[in-house]
Amino acid sequence: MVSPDRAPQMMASGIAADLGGRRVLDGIDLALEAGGLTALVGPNGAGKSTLLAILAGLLAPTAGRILIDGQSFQALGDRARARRIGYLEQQPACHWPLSVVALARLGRLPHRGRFGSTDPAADEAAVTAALASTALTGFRDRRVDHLSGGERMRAHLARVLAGAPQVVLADEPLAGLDPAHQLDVLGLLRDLAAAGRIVVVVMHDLALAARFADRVVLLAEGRVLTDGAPAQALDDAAIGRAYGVDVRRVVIDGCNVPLPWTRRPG
Ligand SMILES: Nc1ncnc2c1ncn2[C@@H]1O[C@H](COP(=O)(O)OP(=O)(O)OP(=O)(O)O)[C@@H](O)[C@H]1O
Repeated sequence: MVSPDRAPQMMASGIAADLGGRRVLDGIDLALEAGGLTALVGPNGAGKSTLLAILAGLLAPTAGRILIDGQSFQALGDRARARRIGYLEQQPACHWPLSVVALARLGRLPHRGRFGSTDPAADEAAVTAALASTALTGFRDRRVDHLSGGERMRAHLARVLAGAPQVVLADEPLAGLDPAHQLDVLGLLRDLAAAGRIVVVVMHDLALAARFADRVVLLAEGRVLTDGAPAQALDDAAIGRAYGVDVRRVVIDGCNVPLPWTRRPG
């Protein structure tokens, strides 16, 4: 796995977002460091996707600012931002009958010069590596719109990885994946983080968050409720308050895994 030239840093401070006349995020402060996988969890409607889109520079916050390596998105410019930040949207769609390899090649667009590719061999090597790491080498020439939901998700992840971004922001990349591919994708994202990238993954499965994440940010009603190592951020009180459920716990290989067990009354 190729490491970025130097470890990126992202700082979000005082982030607020109003959508549809309602405040859906408020007072979000996050310092994101390379080297560990961050799981962004929280109930439906908590604001996870909104926050991820803001971190990606695709949605302007109502208040607050984001700095990447000390630079604002405006100072960085769209192309440099797209090279640095790979964003996998929730339920990604592909509206053209593209092949898997053609979709993955789109991930190289931010690296192109004004007159096309500046290094076609490097582009193809990055695309080939991205297809291999998402277990899609054998699917290269298949049409994306003919893939299963899980295969399609991996194809979009390959597009993101082909861009070799320093920051990977993935919104529910496990949706529709079978257990084996969930483990593969989380293992891959964790390796990317360990190789010196910032990796933030929106996910709903608290057991997988506890198992794979180095840090968990729990959002509830547009605010950060807890932020820390999985065992602290996902303690019984926090899970109860955020989701209204009680958990049971099992410890497996030293990992304390919360299992949502009963819904709290009311
Ligand atoms: N374009 C929009 N206009 C109005 N309200 C919006 C818009 N986008 C999101 N919202 C609202 O903002 C809140 C946060 O939405 P968001 O998609 O960020 O939540 P989420 O935590 O990702 O939820 P989920 O787990 O269901 O995907 C929700 O109440 C949602 O209805």
